[in-house]
Amino acid sequence: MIKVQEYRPQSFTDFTKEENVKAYQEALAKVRKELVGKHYPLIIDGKEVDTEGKLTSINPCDTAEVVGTTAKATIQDAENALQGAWKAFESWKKWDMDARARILLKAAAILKRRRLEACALMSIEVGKNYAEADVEVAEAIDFLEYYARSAMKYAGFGSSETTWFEGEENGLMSIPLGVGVSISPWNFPCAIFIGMAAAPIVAGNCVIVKPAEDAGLIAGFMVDIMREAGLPAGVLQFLPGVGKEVGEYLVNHAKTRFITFTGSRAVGLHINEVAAKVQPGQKWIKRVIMELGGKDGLIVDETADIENAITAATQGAFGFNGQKCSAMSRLIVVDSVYDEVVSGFVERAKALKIGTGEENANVTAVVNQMSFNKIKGYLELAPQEGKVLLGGEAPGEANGKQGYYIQPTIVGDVQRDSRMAQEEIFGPVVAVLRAKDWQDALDIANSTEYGLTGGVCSSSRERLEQARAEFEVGNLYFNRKITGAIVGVQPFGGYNMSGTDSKAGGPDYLANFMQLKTVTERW
Ligand SMILES: NC(=O)c1ccc[n+]([C@@H]2O[C@H](COP(=O)([O-])OP(=O)(O)OC[C@H]3O[C@@H](n4cnc5c(N)ncnc54)[C@H](O)[C@@H]3O)[C@@H](O)[C@H]2O)c1
Ligand SMILES: N[C@@H](CCC=O)C(=O)O
Repeated sequence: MIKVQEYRPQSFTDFTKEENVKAYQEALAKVRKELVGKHYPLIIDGKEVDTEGKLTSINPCDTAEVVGTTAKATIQDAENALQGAWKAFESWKKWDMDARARILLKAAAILKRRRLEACALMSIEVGKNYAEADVEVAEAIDFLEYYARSAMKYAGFGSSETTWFEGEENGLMSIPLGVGVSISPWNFPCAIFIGMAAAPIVAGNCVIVKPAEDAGLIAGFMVDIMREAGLPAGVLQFLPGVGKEVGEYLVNHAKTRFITFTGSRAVGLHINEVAAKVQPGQKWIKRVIMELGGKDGLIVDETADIENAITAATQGAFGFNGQKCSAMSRLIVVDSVYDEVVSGFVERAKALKIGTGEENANVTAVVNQMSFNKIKGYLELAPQEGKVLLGGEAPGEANGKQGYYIQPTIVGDVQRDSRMAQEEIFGPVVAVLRAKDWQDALDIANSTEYGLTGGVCSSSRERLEQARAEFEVGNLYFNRKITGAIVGVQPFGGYNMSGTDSKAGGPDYLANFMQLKTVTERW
């Protein structure tokens, strides 16, 4: 057992303090000098492998800027990564849990030292402002620290309770699954990327990590940290590439034991289907862990503290431009306070400043051209489905920089079954729905196929208790924003079409990557 203090989440940086802003700006300058323009190759069996094709990261807030490149894996690279990982598994699975956990703790220590660099790189690569980047790197450190400690409870024989039976020794062993693939999104390219790699690894598996195409640099940065922390060759194979090429190849492969995926519902459901088909030579049912999208709603009733509700709505809707699976994309307000809440929300959102991540703007550019075009489509739909109360334009420019800029947009009186109220937009666009009363508000909240996050602003104990039982979401928040789950504090993951509810950062998350063997010896 490693001697470590009890897990405590990282605290966040206070950017109202001038010295912290200055330190961030120095980190931006350092990253511009040392990391911008860098190329990250594949890492297969501990060796750097370069490819003819490349993936290019573009600064979404200034599309004239190339941030850097990564290699672009071929099918042959994916095959080599898979074969190599199975070889590495033969020794990695025999490592002590403690020894595996030490590597995560060492990686967390390195990341703590390089926290500001990781933040600055994300400001440039995906347009996170200071607080959003800071909270994400804190989450990445937390995942490493938390999973290292969680691993201890699975160490050795008898790691789970069994009942005593006279004349026998009985026990349960937790053993790793084998080799899997971890496919991650661009919106939390540091924390989710590393959490989805570290958890299976500490449990004794080997993993091929396939980062999102738009955020390969921060992924490469994190892989360097894992290598520096002492991860043996082949345990983590770094495979940037195109999802529907190398990702799909690995999902399909007979030798892939598990798939952990975080991303859109459409891609997730497709992967689920492909993974379910048994391939020639396949000896197992692939385990699939899915974290998908949301259409997350916040209810405000007539008993709520209205100012607090407006703060919760503004933070939940526009943090990182609404590009969070947890983002508040539906505000559901009881009729008697509708005008007051909505006018306050519009006023608050009007004050948000648009600009680059590096300038620490409140709202920055959305990630890429595809996302920009998709959101523009919803802006065109908005006047047909409701009243545009704020925004509604996609200027594609801010402070003289060309980028994927969308105005914070609020659309009032949207109907519950309309597209604006049902489809994940993944941008700074909120649908506001008017409810007759509390019960109607709860019915509206539950009227989607998703079930990720949700919230209620109310001072009625009875209603909060009803919501606790009946609001169909994996993460439910009362009288606060519905984003920003903290590792170990709010285990995260959704129901229904939002995923397999595997609860990243929760006490049982590692069990997703293990199988149990019951062993009985008759004396
Ligand atoms: N529930 C959660 O915890 C959570 C967290 C973050 C993001 N998300 C969701 O992720 C989405 C945004 O991320 P995105 O745009 O990167 O999602 P996406 O589905 O487009 O891509 C996710 C990953 O899948 C890969 N991919 C694409 N097609 C593939 C295929 N056919 N086979 C294998 N891999 C493939 C991509 O290359 C990428 O690495 C949103 O829907 C958001 O709600 C969910
Ligand atoms: N875990 C994050 C959301 C991750 C999805 O994008 C939150 O709680 O806001």
